[in-house]
Amino acid sequence: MKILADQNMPLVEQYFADFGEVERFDGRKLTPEQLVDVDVLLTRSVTRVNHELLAQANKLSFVGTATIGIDHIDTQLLNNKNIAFSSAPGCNAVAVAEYVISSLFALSQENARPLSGQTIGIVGVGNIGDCLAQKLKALNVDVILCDPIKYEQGLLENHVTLDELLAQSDIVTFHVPLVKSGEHKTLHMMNKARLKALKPGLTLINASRGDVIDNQALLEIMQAGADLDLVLDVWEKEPNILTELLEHVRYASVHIAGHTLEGKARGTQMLYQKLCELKSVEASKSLDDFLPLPVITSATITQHFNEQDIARLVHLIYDVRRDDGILLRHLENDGFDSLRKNYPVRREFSTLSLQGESPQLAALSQLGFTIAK
Ligand SMILES: NC(=O)C1=CN([C@@H]2O[C@H](COP(=O)(O)OP(=O)(O)OC[C@H]3O[C@@H](n4cnc5c(N)ncnc54)[C@H](O)[C@@H]3O)[C@@H](O)[C@H]2O)C=CC1
Ligand SMILES: O=C(O)C(=O)[C@H](O)COP(=O)(O)O
Repeated sequence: MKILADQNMPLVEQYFADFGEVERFDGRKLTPEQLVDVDVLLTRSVTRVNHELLAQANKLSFVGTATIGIDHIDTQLLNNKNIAFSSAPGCNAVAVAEYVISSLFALSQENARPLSGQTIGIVGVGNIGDCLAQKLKALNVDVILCDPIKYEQGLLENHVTLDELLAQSDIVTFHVPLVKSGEHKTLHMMNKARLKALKPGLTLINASRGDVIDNQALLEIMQAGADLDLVLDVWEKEPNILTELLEHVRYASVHIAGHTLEGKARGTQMLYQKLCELKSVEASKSLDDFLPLPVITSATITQHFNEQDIARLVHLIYDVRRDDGILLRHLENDGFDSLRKNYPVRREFSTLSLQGESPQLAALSQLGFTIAK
C-alpha cells in the first residue's frame, strides 16, 4: 500500500508504516501526478482535494484530513468516486480553547481588566466552542452562546442570535466552520455593517477560518479608528494575508491555534484508527506510545491562588504572545508557511500536574490542568 502524507503531519511513519510505504508531500504543492498508484492520501487543511487533484488518482481508496475543518475537501466528489473519507473531529478542540484562554489572560493583564465580570460570546458551540465554554465556567465569566444549528436540533439550551451576542458581549470568539452558502452561511458573517456596529473596547477573536471576517472591511474600520482588541489566528487568503491589518492586531498568529503536539498527534491517530477500521485491523498503537515527556511536569500551588496566579500558570504552559510579533518579521517569501512548519513544541495544560491545598484546584482542573492524587 502506498501512503502519501503531508510533511507537517507528525507521527505518520510511527502509526502507518505497518500498512505500507509512507511518502511525504508539501501540502500546498501536491500535483495530480503524485497521486498515481497512491492508495491513501493524508492531508492537512492547506491541500485542496478536488476534481483537478484527483484526475490521475487510479488507486485511491481513502482520504483523511487530520483537521476538523473540511472546507478544503470536495466530499461529494469522494463519495461519487467511492473513496472513503475521514476528518479528525475534536482532535484540536483543547488546543484551540487553550489558545483562547491564553489570549484572554494576556489581554486581561495588559488592559488591567479582570476576566471575572466580563461577558464572553462564543459563536459556534461544537467541539471547540463547547470545550471553551466549559473552561470559562471555571473563571467566573458570563458566557453566552450562538449556534442556531445546535439550538434547532435541541442540543443547546440557551442561544442568542449573532447580533444579540455582539451587542451583549465584551469579548467575542468565533469557532464556526467555513460555510459559503445557505441559511447558516459563515462566509463574511462579520461583514462591514456588523464590524462598524461593534461597541468600542470589544475584543474580537478569530481562530476559525479567516473568511468568517471580511478582512478588508476590518482593515478599513481599524484605519478609521475603531477601538477594538483584535486577536487573529486565521486570515483571508492564507498564506498571502492582508499585511496592512497586522499593525492593528493585538495578537497575530499563523493559523496555529490548534497546533499543540497533542492536538496534531491526535489528528494523525484518528486517521490511523479510521484506516484500521476500514481494513478490519486492530488499532494497537496509541498516543502514549509516542508523546515525549513535557519539560515541566509538576507544580505546587499555594492556598491563596487568585486569577492572576491562574494567568501565570496558564502562560507557563502557553503564552500566546510568544507567537505574536514573529509574523510581522517573517512575512517575506515563505514566511507564513515556514512559521507553521517550524512551529515550536507546544503542550496542553493537562501535561502539568498540580498539587497543593488551594481552593482553586477545582477551577484549575476544569481549565484542563491535571490534579495530582
Ligand atoms: N485555527 C485553528 O488552528 C483551528 C481552526 N479550526 C476551525 O474551527 C472550526 C470549528 O471547529 P470545531 O468546534 O472542532 O467544529 P465543530 O464542527 O465541532 O463545531 C462547529 C459548530 O459551529 C456551528 N455553526 C455552524 N454554522 C454556524 C453559524 N452560522 N452560526 C453559529 N454557529 C454555527 C455548528 O453547529 C457546530 O456546532 C473548524 O471548522 C475549523 O474551521 C479548527 C481547529 C483548529
Ligand atoms: O483542524 C482544523 O480545521 C485546522 O484548522 C487545523 O488545526 C490547522 O490546520 P493545518 O495545520 O492542517 O493547516
